[in-house]
Amino acid sequence: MKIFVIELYEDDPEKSTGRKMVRFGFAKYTEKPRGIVLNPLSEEVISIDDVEIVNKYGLSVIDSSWNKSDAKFYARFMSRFSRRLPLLFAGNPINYAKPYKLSSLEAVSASLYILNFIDISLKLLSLYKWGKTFYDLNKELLESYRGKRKDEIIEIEKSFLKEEPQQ
Ligand SMILES: C[S@@+](CC[C@H](N)C(=O)[O-])C[C@H]1O[C@@H](n2cnc3c(N)ncnc32)[C@H](O)[C@@H]1O
Repeated sequence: MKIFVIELYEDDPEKSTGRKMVRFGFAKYTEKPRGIVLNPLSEEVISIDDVEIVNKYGLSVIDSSWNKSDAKFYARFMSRFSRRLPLLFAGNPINYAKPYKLSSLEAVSASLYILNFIDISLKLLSLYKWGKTFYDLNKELLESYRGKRKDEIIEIEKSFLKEEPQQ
């Protein structure tokens, strides 16, 4: 599995989950985006339809600081390979329970789960104590997205959003 981290060196290096994935040998740094690129502002959702691209070219995450990542920033990374994640809640203490605002490691782990690479998805989560919190919060969602095609994921997300009280 080729996982790539586009490191922007904006956050405390001790706290960067992207760097930790590299330190533990799960990912490599890349200067340029490779394969499917996780971009929260993409209109297209990640799904099993992307598994061939990920197998062949990999999955990239943009390890920037949320404070500095506005629409203009993400526009720089927009391409036909950009994908957003469907509704999921952060389990990390910084953005705990916030929808869509995941750490780099949570975003990669969730993508791998949706693409049906469960083992590596859970191994990544085990790098942090809050990995289990992320899994417990999202188990039902992740399981319902797993292996599904884009249109199905959109429908599932819509039905979960209807249940969610609006903030
Ligand atoms: C903004 S960075 C923050 C990283 C944080 N400082 C850390 O140490 O994990 C998180 C990255 O994960 C990916 N990501 C997070 N939530 C996402 C979502 N809802 N859809 C797509 N990608 C997402 C994006 O690549 C995003 O740039």
